[in-house]
Formats: sequence, structure tokens, C-alpha cells
Amino acid sequence: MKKNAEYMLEHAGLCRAADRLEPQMFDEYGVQRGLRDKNGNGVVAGLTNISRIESFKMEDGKKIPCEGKLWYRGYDCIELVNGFRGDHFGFEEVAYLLLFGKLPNRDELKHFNDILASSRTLPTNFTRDVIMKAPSSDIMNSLTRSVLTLASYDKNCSDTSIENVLRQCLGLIAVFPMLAVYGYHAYNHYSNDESMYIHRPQKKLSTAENLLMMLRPDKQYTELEAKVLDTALVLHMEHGGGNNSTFTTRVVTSSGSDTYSVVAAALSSLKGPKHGGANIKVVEMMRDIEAHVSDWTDEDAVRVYLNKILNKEAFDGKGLIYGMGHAVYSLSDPRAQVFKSFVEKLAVAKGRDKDFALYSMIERMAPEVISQKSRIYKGVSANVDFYSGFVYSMLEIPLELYTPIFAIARIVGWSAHRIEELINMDKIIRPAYKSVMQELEYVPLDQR
Ligand SMILES: CC(=O)SCCNC(=O)CCNC(=O)[C@H](O)C(C)(C)COP(=O)(O)OP(=O)(O)OC[C@H]1O[C@@H](n2cnc3c(N)ncnc32)[C@H](O)[C@@H]1OP(=O)(O)O
Ligand SMILES: O=C([O-])CC(=O)C(=O)O
Repeated sequence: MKKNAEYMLEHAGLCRAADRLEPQMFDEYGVQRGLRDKNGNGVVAGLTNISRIESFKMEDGKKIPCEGKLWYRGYDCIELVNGFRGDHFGFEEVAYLLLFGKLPNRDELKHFNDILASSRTLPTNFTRDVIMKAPSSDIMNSLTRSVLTLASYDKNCSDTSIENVLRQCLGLIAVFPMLAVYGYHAYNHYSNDESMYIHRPQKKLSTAENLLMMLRPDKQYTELEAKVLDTALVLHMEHGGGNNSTFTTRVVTSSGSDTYSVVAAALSSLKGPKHGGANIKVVEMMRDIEAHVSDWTDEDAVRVYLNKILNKEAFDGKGLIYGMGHAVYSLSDPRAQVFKSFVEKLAVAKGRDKDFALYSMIERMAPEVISQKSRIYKGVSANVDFYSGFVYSMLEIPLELYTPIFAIARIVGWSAHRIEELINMDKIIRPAYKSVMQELEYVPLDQR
């Protein structure tokens, strides 16, 4: 083992030497790192009718950073959330909107709910044979494995007709909460020595209610908890074609691959800590700050610690303040604003006001600390992942399920983008890499 470790250490050095590209070469060859130009704008890779993000406004011919806005199929996502709040659950209505491009009437919504309810079943023994095998705290990996295994139960797996892809997408949207929650219970049982519960979903319940019901040993939840989770799901459902997991969906779809493989690839992208995996990292980072700063109200002490995080001297050594910053948003992410609007009340009700005060302080302070270290083109603000984990913790949802909850919502956006790609593109996505390689002559093995 030690020999192996030494080998890896030495050969990682070889990788670093062989793969090093001087930073100025990107400028020299006009290559846009991260497919973003010098001002942070993404390279345009496609057209979409599914959603729109606004983070800048034109004023006197100049691009000015503005408060963020997000539309789903023409509707402001804040108006959507306000529209169903108090009346009915929104996840299913917005899923219909994103997939079919229009808001459903009552009959259409009922029919759609019935289709989802009847699709909430897994193949015989799937839970025992797949989900309970080799359980891990990484529920995103467990989900991905389940999705890929479901492919072998689908006789029409590779058919990319829209009718078939729609059937597959609705099936996955319906079973994602079961795959995630059962995956968690299996892990909690085998790794944490806890009891295991496999509660079946109930036909009359919404996605948010089913999720909480299946998660809790006693199946109990309050209306408020289900509504908060439902709002969180709606806010995570869609975010344009360029976010890392949706672009992955587009790229893999463009090669002609099947729905299960595409969704597995999207899940693998989403779990990254710079993307959806940030919601777990935020909570871990906050715990780390709380453990290392004795007085959480001392702004100077918190600032010193944030600087240590940025300098890779604290927390996970990556130099990131999780939950802050965004590739597109400038002054604000509207989803974070919605979360913030109810997080304070929830925190007071749950006796977590001290934690809330620390979150607010970091939200205020982090942009300033980050801008002292990096060149900021457009502003840094709290993103959707900043408060979501805090909200889930107040709903007593375990940390391991935070990113899977993101996936339970985002699979709707992935589905809409897969369908849009299939209908319109029919061209494999294939960007270019400028090669800076030098040609060499082969040297026979015993002459090296
Ligand atoms: C659902 C979502 O995916 S939302 C995003 C969730 N991710 C996080 O919360 C992780 C923390 N945030 C980040 O890593 C980044 O803000 C990202 C990945 C989201 C966006 O990164 P970019 O597109 O590079 O953002 P932007 O161009 O505004 O960044 C400007 C500079 O500030 C730095 N920066 C931005 N946010 C942060 C941050 N939270 N912590 C430290 N540095 C940051 C960037 O690394 C970049 O520095 P560089 O030019 O030396 O590479
Ligand atoms: O758009 C992005 O790059 C990331 C994001 O906020 C999301 O996917 O919700």
C-alpha cells in the first residue's frame, strides 16, 4: 500500500509537469477559460425556450449589473412561487410548465399528478437488490447507480423518440424521491446502526409530502414543512442550458445516448461542490466556522477566518467560500432572496437565530473578502445553495440528502432540455481544443 502511495505521489508530479499549461497561453491563443470571456460572459452554445436568467441590464449602451431574475417558460419564478403558495403544491404544476411549455388547468394538473402517482413504483426487489447493496453516505452516487440499473429493466431503453423519452423522464421524475430516500435509509441502517424504514409513497400526496413522509420513521410532517420543501424544489428545478449539469445533459444527449445514461451523467455533474454539491459544503463550512471562531458575533474574528478559508489554510483547503458567487448572477440570485425571506422566521421558530445571525454576517462580509483576493467582474452574492442547506437542517432533513433534493427538482429541467435538444439540434456537440503539443519521434523501449 505504502509503495502504491509513493508511486502515486511521484507520478502525480509527472502528470503536473506533463500537463502544465502556462496561464498566459490561454490569452495568447484566445482560449476562454471555463467557456467564459474576460468579463465573465459565457460563450453562447445554444438557444433555449425553457428559461431565462437576467443579471445585467443595458443602460446608455453599457452593461450594468442588476438584481437577478429567473423566468421559467416566460413566468417570473417568484410570481410562480407566490401564485401557488397557500393554495396547492407547486412542484407538479411547474414540472408540467417546464416540460410542456404552458401552465396546466385543474384537469390537466390532475391527470399529470395521476401519471406521476402511478409511476411511483420500482421493479420487484429493486430496493433490496440495488439500493440496499453497498450503501454509502454519498447518496448522489447511490442515485446514479439506481438510475443506470433501471436502464436494464427498460426494454425500450435506447429509443430516443420524444414519446419514449417523455415516458422515461416522467418515470424518473416520479421515482427519484424513492431512490434518494431509500438510499439514505439503507446507508443510515448499515453505516449508522439505525433502524431502516421503507415507507411506500402514497398516491394522493405531492412530491414534497411523499419525500417527508418516506423519510420520517413516523411518516409525520406539518403542512408548513411540506410547503417549504415544495417551494425549495420549485426554486431548484431549472436554470438555463449552460449550468454544468444541464449542459452535460445537452452534451450527452447530442451523442444519441439513452435517457438513463444522460441523467446519470447530469447527476455526476450536479454533485460537484462548485455546483449542486455546494449545499452540503455550505453547512459543513458553517459548522467549521462555528467550531473555530469562539465568538460568532465578533465580525473581526469571522473575517480573519474567512480569509483563512480563502487562503486555503482552513476548512477543505480549496479556497472557496461556499454558497457565494455565481457564474451568471451579479448583485443577487433571486432564489437565494426567496430562501432568505422565510429562513429568518423559520430560524426564530426553531431556536436557530444565532446560526441565522452568522449566516447573515457571512452573506454580507464574504463578497468584500472575496473581492480583495480575486478580480470580480460583476459582483459576488449569495447563491441558491447558501441558505438551502440551513432550511433543510431546520426541516430535520439529513445532510446526505441535500444535493439529492436538488437532483429531485433539477431532473425536471434536465428532462425539458433533453427533449428540446432532441427536437431541435441533431448535431453532436463538439467544441475545439487548440493543441499546443509538440511532435516527437518514437524511441524504442530499450533506448530510453
Ligand atoms: C447551483 C449552483 O451551481 S450555484 C453555485 C454553487 N457553488 C458554490 O457556492 C461554490 C462557491 N462559488 C464558486 O466556486 C464560484 O462562485 C462559482 C463556481 C459558482 C462561479 O465561479 P466563476 O464563474 O469563476 O465566478 P466569477 O467569474 O464571478 O469569479 C470571479 C473570481 O472570484 C472567485 N470566486 C467567486 N466565488 C468565489 C467564492 N465563493 N469563494 C472564493 N472565490 C470565489 C473566482 O474563483 C474567480 O477567481 P479567478 O478569476 O481567480 O478564477
Ligand atoms: O447556472 C449555474 O451555473 C448554476 C446554478 O445556479 C444552477 O444550476 O442552478
